[in-house]
Amino acid sequence: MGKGKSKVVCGYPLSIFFIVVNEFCERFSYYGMRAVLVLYFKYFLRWDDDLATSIYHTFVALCYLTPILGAIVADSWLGKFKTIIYLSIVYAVGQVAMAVSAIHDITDSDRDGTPDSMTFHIVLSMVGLFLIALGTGGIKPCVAAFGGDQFGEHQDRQRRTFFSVFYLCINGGSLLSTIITPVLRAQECGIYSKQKCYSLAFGVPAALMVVALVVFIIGSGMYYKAEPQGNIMLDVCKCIGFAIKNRYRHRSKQYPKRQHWMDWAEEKYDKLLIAQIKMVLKVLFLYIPLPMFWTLFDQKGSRWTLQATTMDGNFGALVIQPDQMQTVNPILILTLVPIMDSLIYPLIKKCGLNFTPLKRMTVGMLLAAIAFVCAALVQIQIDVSTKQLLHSSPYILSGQGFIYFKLTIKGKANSDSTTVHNTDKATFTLRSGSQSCEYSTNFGFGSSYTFFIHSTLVFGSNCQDSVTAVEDIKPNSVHMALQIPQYFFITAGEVMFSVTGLEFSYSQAPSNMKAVLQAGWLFTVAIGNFIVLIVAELAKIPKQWAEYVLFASLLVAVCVIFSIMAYFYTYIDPTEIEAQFKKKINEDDEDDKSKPGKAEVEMVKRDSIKCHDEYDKATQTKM
Ligand SMILES: CC(C)C[C@H](NC(=O)[C@@H](N)Cc1ccccc1)C(=O)O
Repeated sequence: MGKGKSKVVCGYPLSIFFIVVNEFCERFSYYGMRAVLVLYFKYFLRWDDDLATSIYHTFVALCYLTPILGAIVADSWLGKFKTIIYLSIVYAVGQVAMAVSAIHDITDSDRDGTPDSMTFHIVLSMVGLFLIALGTGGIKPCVAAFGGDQFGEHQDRQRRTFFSVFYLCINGGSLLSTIITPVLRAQECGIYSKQKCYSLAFGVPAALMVVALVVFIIGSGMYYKAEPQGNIMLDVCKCIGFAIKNRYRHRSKQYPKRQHWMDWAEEKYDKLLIAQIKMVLKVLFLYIPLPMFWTLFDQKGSRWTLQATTMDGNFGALVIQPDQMQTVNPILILTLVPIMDSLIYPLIKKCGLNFTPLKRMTVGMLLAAIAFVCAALVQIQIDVSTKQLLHSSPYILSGQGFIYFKLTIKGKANSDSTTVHNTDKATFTLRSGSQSCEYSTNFGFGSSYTFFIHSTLVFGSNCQDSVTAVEDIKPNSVHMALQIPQYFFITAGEVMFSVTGLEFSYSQAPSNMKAVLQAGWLFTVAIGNFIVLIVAELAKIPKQWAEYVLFASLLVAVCVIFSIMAYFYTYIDPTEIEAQFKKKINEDDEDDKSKPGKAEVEMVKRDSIKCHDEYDKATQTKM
């Protein structure tokens, strides 16, 4: 039985249907907007590459910092349900602001197709992005935890499946949107003049966010809504502060040691709260090495995409652009999650192996390290096949009777650029006044040519014979398909690490701090992103393959540390511990009534010993 008023379908509360659909639409909205964001900065706001990249990364990092805010509001004030509703409204407003900011006609009074007041568009889009970061980050820890809340105490298996399906929805939504929004952006639209349609590319994600909100509200009557339990974060901070102060006051040897430093808060704070803080601190401590995984994981969007630009994306009938390679990740997620859940994990269990969550996460980290070794091997191949400069143009200038022009073919996914996009055959029109002739030739990814046009060219005739193409830079010869193994390993790692971590963060959190621990989990993603920026700035390793190997080695080292920490971690059942504490506190209350005048110090000591016993009983399983 689920916990809410929801009907149960095949053992699952019906309410979770609304939650997973909400997640699907929200992730569509988020990833769809993100997919075209850098191009919007570059081609609409006319920022340079560096500014566009920095603002983009700052936005992504902010999206993973705001979960803390959302979790605090949810767990201590509004509850998860209301927090999701209010922040979804903020989020949808942000998306609408982005869509409006991309309508060039608003400030295009001279109707020349370019906005006249860029400040208006910049300010509106920055406000929009801030609201989106607040919304998407704020609701992120709440939606996952709210979904988990819908399951009863004895529905561990169903809850685990829910987290897998939840992850599938994230990737289903993001896959669709990363395919659709670039297509929408490439359309031309406008009232006075036709321009690339960023407003539509942002407008559709905005509409999907409204759909997400409506779907979530429709399920309203079915949800189990846990009540927020006061300002829990403030209580936690005060309790930790008191424990530290009290420990310092009693540092002399005459005071007997206590089992845990948090026990020094017992004089003033509820033992249940102390036990809950211990649970959270144990998990947060375990999170310390985790950002390194995200450091590697998030380089899919940067380093690996740049690597793809030096590769050949010609897949026969299909020409894949470098940034489109990223869609391999959600495609593999959609395949691997069901395979893992229904085949691999049950098989491992059948073999008698206890593949605990922390073991899965450790293996996930190792797989990510292997992915980076694969990336290094591909990089070495690319370097070996490095394009040679066959001719340099100033040298050619000495030729007589020719004019020349240089053309570079890049494997880029944007059609705003004047670069010719990876085409098998391109046709150029040579014009002089009203006369013209056409020249066609074949190109490869990443190649560069100098075309020599003979001064004796006669228009009207076939100019094919009057143009000579000289290959300056050879086309990319290493195929993009070689990136598939690294995508496979990083995604298999993601399934083991991220899907498991999401569920682990929920199951190990005390009832009043579920969203807070989800936010802690997402915080590791934010730190991971900052590490990418720092390492990229500081390390400055000249060879890209060596940087990949460095990252892989760092992750292996961190993985060893994590496995040691995980070995000493004891799994807990927060619900059971909380129930035992509540029961014991009730018994003590009864005792106190029947035995008045007992020395308080003695009572605290005895309670403390009893509490530890309860806590120890409930924390038996290791890694
Ligand atoms: C990082 C987040 C904690 C996890 C999750 N992301 C994913 O599931 C990615 N596989 C999605 C993706 C889609 C397209 C391109 C790259 C990544 C999330 O967004 O919640």
